[in-house]
Amino acid sequence: MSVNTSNGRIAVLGGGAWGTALANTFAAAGRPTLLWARDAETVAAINGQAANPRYLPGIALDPALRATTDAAQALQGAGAILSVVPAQIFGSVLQSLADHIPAGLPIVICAKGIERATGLLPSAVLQATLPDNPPAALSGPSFATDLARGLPTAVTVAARDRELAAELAANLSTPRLRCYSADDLTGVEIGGALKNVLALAAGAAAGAGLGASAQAALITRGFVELRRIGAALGAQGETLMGLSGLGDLMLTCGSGQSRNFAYGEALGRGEPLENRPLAEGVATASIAARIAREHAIAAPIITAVDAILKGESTIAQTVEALMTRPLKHEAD
Ligand SMILES: NC(=O)C1=CN([C@@H]2O[C@H](COP(=O)(O)OP(=O)(O)OC[C@H]3O[C@@H](n4cnc5c(N)ncnc54)[C@H](OP(=O)(O)O)[C@@H]3O)[C@@H](O)[C@H]2O)C=CC1
Ligand SMILES: O=C(CO)COP(=O)(O)O
Repeated sequence: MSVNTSNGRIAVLGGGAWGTALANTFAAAGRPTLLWARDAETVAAINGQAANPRYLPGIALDPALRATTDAAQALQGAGAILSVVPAQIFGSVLQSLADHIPAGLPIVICAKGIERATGLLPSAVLQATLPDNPPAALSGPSFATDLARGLPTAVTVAARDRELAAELAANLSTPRLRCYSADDLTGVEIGGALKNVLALAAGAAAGAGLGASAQAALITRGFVELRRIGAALGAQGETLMGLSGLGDLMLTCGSGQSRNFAYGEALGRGEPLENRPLAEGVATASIAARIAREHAIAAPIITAVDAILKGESTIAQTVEALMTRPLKHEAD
């Protein structure tokens, strides 16, 4: 599989925080880049003011970055495609753009989630929709605001074909975005999806004032659950110890800059949860809990996050239940 992102234009699908930050880093590095967003105001602001005030307020973008509402224009002649729309609508966006996507070109999925309705990872959604476009994923500890400000960031770019992964990683790396390559696509996707659920748990603990010790315990034991689910779905343990696993867990479970952590914090404080920024972990929690149940995997923290989000349990009840579970050997 050959791609020509070093020569061809990069098409970035999605004009939110992460799509804009990624497109901006490519444009700033001198790569021809065209961002597709459905929102005309976003496109006008990027082209006219080098800004995306809705999703990256106060951040100056590179004047070389171009955006369009015309998907055909963005995709025609593209050498690389990055999809940066949320996981739950990735399939429907793909379907709507299918006629414009060049056959055979890999699609680098940047969403972090599992499709709630089907339990499919985004790569499987892509394969079901456009079987001729090989899936790849870009994931790791990377706040959009950090990258958009030009701060150094490292991620993993995964594809099942090792050479394709290396080629994509080389072509998407910039002086500000260091891309490692990996062939464990499943592991990279699962790491990114499940850390969001654990960031909700860590945020809820912080919001409820449970203390730093409880937060560290939740993250550590939650990571055990992430690795169990990963193993059941075919992820390699080493991948989950990497950037798109432990690395992203450290970032999002320890910072209010994370929208998932902030959502959990609001939940823990009993604040209203309507009209908040995207928190992918909310949708992923329920499907992750279901996957754990179906595979008979012990995942009490992920299951508890799902139950709290559904209003089936309170944080106080959850703490009581987790603390009084039968004692066990830590490594079992
Ligand atoms: N923000 C971050 O720091 C990072 C985010 N990610 C992941 O990237 C993915 C996207 O996140 P992010 O950019 O932050 O999310 P945002 O909420 O900032 O933006 C979402 C974007 O998706 C667009 N969108 C939503 N529905 C549709 C649709 N049906 N058709 C076309 N476009 C649509 C929105 O358009 P509109 O404005 O018109 O609604 C918006 O441009 C998520 O999976 C997230 O986990 C990964 C790493 C870092
Ligand atoms: O995935 C992210 C950082 O790696 C962004 O996390 P949030 O979606 O929780 O803000």
